[in-house]
Amino acid sequence: MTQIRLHNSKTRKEEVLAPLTPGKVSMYVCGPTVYDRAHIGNARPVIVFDTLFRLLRHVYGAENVTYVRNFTDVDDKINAEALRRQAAGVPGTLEDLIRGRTEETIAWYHADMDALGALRPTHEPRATEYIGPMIAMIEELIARGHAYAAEGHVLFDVRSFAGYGALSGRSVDDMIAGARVEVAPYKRDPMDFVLWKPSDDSLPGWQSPWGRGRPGWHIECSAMSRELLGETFDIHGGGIDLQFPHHENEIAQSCCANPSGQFAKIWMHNEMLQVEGKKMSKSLGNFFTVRDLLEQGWPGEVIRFVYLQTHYSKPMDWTDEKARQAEATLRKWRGMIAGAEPGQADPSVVAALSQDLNTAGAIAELHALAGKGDAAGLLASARLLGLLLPDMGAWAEQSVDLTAHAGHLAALRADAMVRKDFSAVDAMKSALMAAGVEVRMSKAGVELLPAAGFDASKLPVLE
Ligand SMILES: Nc1ncnc2c1ncn2[C@@H]1O[C@H](COP(=O)(O)OP(=O)(O)OP(=O)(O)O)[C@@H](O)[C@H]1O
Ligand SMILES: [Zn+2]
Repeated sequence: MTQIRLHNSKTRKEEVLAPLTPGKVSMYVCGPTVYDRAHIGNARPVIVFDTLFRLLRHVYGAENVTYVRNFTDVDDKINAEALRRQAAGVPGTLEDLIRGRTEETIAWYHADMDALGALRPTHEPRATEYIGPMIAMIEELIARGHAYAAEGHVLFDVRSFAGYGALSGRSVDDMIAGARVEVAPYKRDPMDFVLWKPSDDSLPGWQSPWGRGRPGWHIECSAMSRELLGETFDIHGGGIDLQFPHHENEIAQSCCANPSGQFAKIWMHNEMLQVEGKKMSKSLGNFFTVRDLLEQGWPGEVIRFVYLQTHYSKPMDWTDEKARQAEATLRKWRGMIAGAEPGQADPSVVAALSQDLNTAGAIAELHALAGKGDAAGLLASARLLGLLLPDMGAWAEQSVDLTAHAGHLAALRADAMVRKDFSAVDAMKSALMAAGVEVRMSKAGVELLPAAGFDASKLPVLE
């Protein structure tokens, strides 16, 4: 069987994936808090772990891989959004508004991630459906002396877990110095974090041994992963921004509640999608959404290709230039594979992906297969990366023979130079650009390239 090597951010070493249950792999990835459209940074873990999911299914068989990605549908950001809408006069109870907003956001998320060629995970648990297991886990933590109740809250006692900080490689004291920890009268130590908090009547809440309240964010992942994957599972993923405190807290909760389990064996963190050197994030306001890109006319598989060109452990940025090149490559490949049946995924592509998900290396191998004219190999191998999928090629099927238009524009230009009147050239250029054509005019000639949003039906009609 193909050996898969992954960089484990917990041990800081590359390790051979050796599944807990031979022949079966389990993976948990922290999913979105559903209060707004996903921005293109949020799409990065989706594409990275979808590609790993595809590789695992290829190596172990689709039925032997369990991939869980949660929806955080109880969160103060969601409550704030619902309260804002209520204040703006949107009718309905707060509960209706919250439910409506999370349902709507989950539907958007599915549509946007489907458009990027991401498979739906095996399970997509919603936090609100696992409140019982969360309460049970909190009770276990209290019983084992790792948590305490105070003023309607339950807090995790960070000093009770010696392993705290191991994932991010920091000591508790360094963390206190560096982090914005919330000091509160009910905390024994400023680092202690919330497992449960009280809800007043205006907020969603569930009955619990500590009164009506709602869970903290971190306990959600610990409880849902245990319910669906057990006390120990193979891979845990998420963005590097979650490493501290979220993942550190997940480890503390899970290891203390399940002393005989190991929680996640391999931790994988994707680096950030950046804008001018800063993390794209909602709080910084420097974001645009996946839907924005799709509406600008970038096909989902072009977006996916751009992401896969950068290794998941490196920061990346989005540029239109990268997208244009990706589009040209995919258009060429789509032309090449027309009518071909997929053969076998090429061993060189499987090997690249098996080496810590080297997607850039895998793409280089795809270029090599295209160079050799191996359409069947290219098709099967590209599909392993979620590219050239059968239902994602409609954008490339439009006729792109622009020779007649290029010839016409060249003739108009020749005429304009004689007459010293370029208005007809400019009008033609504008019409082409409105159809999504990139116009390049130089002394050497006229070059027309289909670009983002290309729509053959909008091309100007030639007399
Ligand atoms: N700029 C980014 N690049 C890559 N991954 C990101 C980026 N921003 C968030 N993520 C990842 O997206 C996933 C969903 O995160 P979450 O829903 O918590 O985001 P958010 O808090 O709404 O976004 P933000 O961080 O912009 O406030 C997480 O795995 C997180 O690590
Ligand atoms: Zn999580």
